[in-house]
Parts: sequence; C-alpha cells; structure tokens
Amino acid sequence: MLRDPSTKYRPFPTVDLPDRRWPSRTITRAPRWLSTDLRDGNQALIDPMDAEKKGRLFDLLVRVGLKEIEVGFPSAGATEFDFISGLVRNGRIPDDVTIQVLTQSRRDLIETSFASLEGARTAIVHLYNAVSPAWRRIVFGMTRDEVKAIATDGARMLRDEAAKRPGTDWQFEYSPETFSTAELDFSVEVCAAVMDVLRPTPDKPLILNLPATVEAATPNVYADQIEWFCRNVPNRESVVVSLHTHNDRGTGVAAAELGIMAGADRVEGCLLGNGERTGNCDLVTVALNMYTQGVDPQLDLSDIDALVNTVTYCTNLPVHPRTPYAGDLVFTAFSGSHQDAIKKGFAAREQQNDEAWQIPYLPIDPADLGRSYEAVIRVNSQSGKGGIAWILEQDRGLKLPKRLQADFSRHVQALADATSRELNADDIWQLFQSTYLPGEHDRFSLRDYQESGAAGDRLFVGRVSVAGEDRSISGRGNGLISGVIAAMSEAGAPALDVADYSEHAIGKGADAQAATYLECRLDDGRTVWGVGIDADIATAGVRAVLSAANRA
Ligand SMILES: CC(=O)SCCNC(=O)CCNC(=O)[C@H](O)C(C)(C)COP(=O)(O)OP(=O)(O)OC[C@H]1O[C@@H](n2cnc3c(N)ncnc32)[C@H](O)[C@@H]1OP(=O)(O)O
Ligand SMILES: CC(C)C(=O)C(=O)O
Repeated sequence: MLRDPSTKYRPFPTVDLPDRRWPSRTITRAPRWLSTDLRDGNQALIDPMDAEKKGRLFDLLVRVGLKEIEVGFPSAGATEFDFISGLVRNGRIPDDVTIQVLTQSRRDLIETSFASLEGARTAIVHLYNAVSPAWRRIVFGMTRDEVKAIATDGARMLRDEAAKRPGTDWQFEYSPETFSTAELDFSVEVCAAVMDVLRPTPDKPLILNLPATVEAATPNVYADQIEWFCRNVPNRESVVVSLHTHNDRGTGVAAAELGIMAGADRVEGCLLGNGERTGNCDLVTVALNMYTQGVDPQLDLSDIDALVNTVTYCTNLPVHPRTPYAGDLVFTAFSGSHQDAIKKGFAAREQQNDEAWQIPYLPIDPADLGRSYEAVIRVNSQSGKGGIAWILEQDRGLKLPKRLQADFSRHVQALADATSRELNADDIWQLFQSTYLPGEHDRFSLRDYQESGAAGDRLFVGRVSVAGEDRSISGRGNGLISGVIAAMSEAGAPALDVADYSEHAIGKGADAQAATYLECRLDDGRTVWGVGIDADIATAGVRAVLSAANRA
C-alpha cells in the first residue's frame, strides 16, 4: 500500500445541497422492489444459472412476493433467451408479477430482447448506457452528446419495437449506468432526453434507475445525489425513481435506505446481496431492517432457511454465517454476558403484557423468520452460567437455582477450556449427569427405602451401597430430607447442613419427573450441591441427599 494514497486516489466530491431534507426523514412504507437476481446476480456467477436453476429461483422470488423480476439479458445467449421466452410461453408468470429484461442500446440486441418477450401480457424493457466521464472517455471514446445519443437512439428503438407489439402492456426503464460517478446535471439531461422520446405520463411513468454501478462514496453522498435528481428531473410525477446500489464500500444497503429517504420509489437488488464484485443491494436486509422498525416490507421472508437453501443452490455461493438476518450464527450468542441478557430478556417477556419485541442482543424475533430459539445460545469457553442454565432448561427442562448454575458453570468452563471447542447440549447434559447424578463411581448409591411417621417426625429406613457394600441405615428428622441426612451419617457420610432446597416438576402428565436441588454446608465451611431426579418427588429428594453426600 502507498504511504500517501492521495497520489493515486482522490476524495469523492460532495453534492452542493445545503437544504437537503433526507436526513430528517424516516422510512414509513415499503418501496417497489425489483429483483435482479436472475440478471445482475446471474451475470456475476462463476457458473451462470441453467434453466432449471433460474426456474427455481424465479419461483422463490414469486413466493417471497417480488412483483417485478428482472429475468435476464435475452441477447446474452440461448440459455437466457429460451428461459425468458419459456416463462412467457408456459404461463409461469403470475398475473400480479411483471418481468423485466435488460439490453444495451444496440438494434440487434433490442430486437432480440423484444422477441424473447413475444406474447407477454406485460413486461418492462430496461435500457442502459454508462454516462460518467470515465466511461465516456475509456469505454465509448465519445463526447457527452454522443453518449446522450446512445440513450435516445435506444429509447427510439424501444418505442418502435413496442409499437409493433400492441398486445403487450410495455413499460420502460432507463438506467444512466454509472450515475453515482457522473455529473448530476448530465444525468438529468440524458434522462430528460430519454423522456422526450418515450413521453411518460403519471399513468404510464418511466422508471429512471439511478445506479451506484460502482460504489465510490459514503451513502450520504448517494442520498444527496438522489434528492438532487428528484428535485431536478422534469415531470417528476411521470417518473418512478429507482435505486440500484452496489456494495463496493460495504454500504450498499445503507445507500439504498438513505436513497429511499431521499425520495426514491423503487429499489433494485438481489436476495442476500449477490451481484457484481461485492454484490448488489441485499433486498433481504433492507426489507427486514424495515420490518424491525414496524414497517411491513411486503415481502414474505418467514422461511429464511428455505430461502438461503434455494439461493445457495442456484448461485453455488455460500452465505456467510454472519450475513444479516440470514446467516447461521446471527441469532446465536456464545459469550456469557450476551447469554445472560438474552435469557433474562425471554424471562421478562413472559411477564410482559404486549407483543413489543425487546430481547437484548436480538434485534428481531428469530421465530418471525422461521428460526427456532434452540440456537440462540451456544456454549464454548466464552460462555457463562446463564447460557448453560438456558441450555439445560430448554433441552432437559431443568431450572437450576442460581448458585447451582455458578457451581456447574465452573465444570463447564473447565471442560470447554480442556477441549477448546463448542460444547453442545449433549456434552452439557453428560457433564451435568456425571457431576451431580448417580454414577458407577459414586461412594453412596440408593438401593431402596421406606419412610414412615407423622408430619414433624419422619423415619427413613433404607438400603444403600457404600463403596460397593450394601448397608441398612435409618434416621429420624422433622422431614424426609433431615431423616435421610441423619441416616447417611450411619453410612459414614459427612454431616450435611441444608442451606437451600428447591424442587420443580419436569414435564407434565404421566411422564412428568421431579427435580430436587439441595445446597449443603459442610463442617469445614465448604458448600456442596446435590441433585436428584426421579419420577417420585420424595425419591428425588432422597437422591439429592446422596448426591450431596457423594460430592462432599
Ligand atoms: C452494469 C451492468 O451490469 S450492465 C449489464 C452487463 N451484463 C452483461 O454484459 C451480460 C450480458 N452481456 C453479453 O452477453 C454480451 O456482453 C452482449 C451480448 C451484451 C454484447 O456482446 P458483444 O457484442 O460481444 O460485445 P461486448 O460485450 O464486448 O460489448 C462491448 C461493446 O458494447 C458497447 N457498449 C457497452 N455498453 C453499451 C450500451 N449500453 N449500449 C450500446 N453499446 C454498448 C461497448 O462500447 C463496446 O463497443 P465496441 O465493441 O464498439 O468497443
Ligand atoms: C444496468 C445497470 C442498472 C447496472 O446493473 C449497474 O449499473 O450496476
């Protein structure tokens, strides 16, 4: 890298718009969406989609609720042409969906584009040519007027081809490609010239699509450009202002959002942000960002995993696990303080009277996207007691008292450090069992027992195995637990002083079990926990005493 990058790269000029209004606006309704997955997305793939994949993706886009779908570049070749004409011929386009195709401003390509749409009920033909100084000089070697003529010549060809096919309801889109790096007044001049040819009206508007073909500035600059354009384009009421951002600086979504605030009506992009280089605007993210502000995006993203599966199958591109909303890990917390807050959030939600979503660290309810709460908390060496307790509660129905959570989390931490890997629910359950529940290496294990007596004076008589040898023991107490503790001293267990006791049911009905948690102090000042789980609540208590005795 250069020590002084200014010798090679220049700062992007700002727009002179001191009375800009977009910064104080908010997004209050969904824009018109145009999916270009099958065109801009497709042209950026290592292996462009075949007809089967294009068909699958088309069906997904329809299911999601996209009403305008750019289905390809018909003049690119037979695969494209046949797919598009096949959609039309085979009646695969729902009545409320309009397909769109892209073409350069060349007669043969425009004729091919119209031919691919033969018989369509309605269609949008999208014409483009680059207008910025660099493209004028480098790509076309043309003056401003010559570049404007590419656009107007193309517009005339669209008009004439459409006139030959009155059976189709034609709409037109014009993109001054490289808009965001062109002079604003020149973009307006070219668009106005195209409008002069196509003569749009408020009832039959022209879509003027303003691409950040290569993202070159902060998104506020793009918003200024859009607001400036909206103010200066003639007959604004006869124009649908459309945005087409790319993500070269990582702000394609932000630019689209600010562009909507700046007055645009329509947004082009791809599901999950596929597209040239770093991608197009990610429509899923823009839509769900709106959703989290309480605005209906008018897209159905309620099965995000199915969407991801289809998109990855069709594009053969992976989705990064941290991709907003759609990545595998975006609803998962590994770190202790996040887990603690999420767990508390869910507990608080149970007490809440309304539906308002306020779970720390989760900007959206995973369930709204068809995701379960299972993966919300996962455990590794960064995790804390709250997360571990959550997993035991979700997976096993155990509601550990707080100090037991802390006790157990030390064991989990030691295992996570020793293994240097994530611990799944099974690992955690096995560790819990080997730490607190009966096992073959226990000194004390319960064979059978009986209890008798009245309230306040209970007699426990039982048989326990002590280091492999069966012993009969008995003890009295004002309750069963104290009776067992008294009996266990006959078996050689250390004195246990109960500091805390709690119990709860696990599950419901005939299969329900009970869990008992016992915190005991020892004579030497240490604290040990005992846990008992049994179908019978009294037996769960007895097991908890033996568990504590074993751990003592
Ligand atoms: C920003 C975007 O994403 S634009 C969309 C880009 N998508 C694609 O290119 C995918 C499909 N493209 C293709 O299949 C082919 O490129 C085709 C069929 C369009 C054209 O192929 P070819 O005729 O072989 O030419 P090629 O792609 O090299 O085009 C370059 C020529 O088109 C000219 N050109 C570029 N854009 C335009 C335009 N919008 N209108 C008219 N001419 C144009 C160039 O100046 C160049 O002309 P030259 O040969 O006189 O120098
Ligand atoms: C053709 C236009 C809309 C385009 O894809 C771009 O500029 O990125």
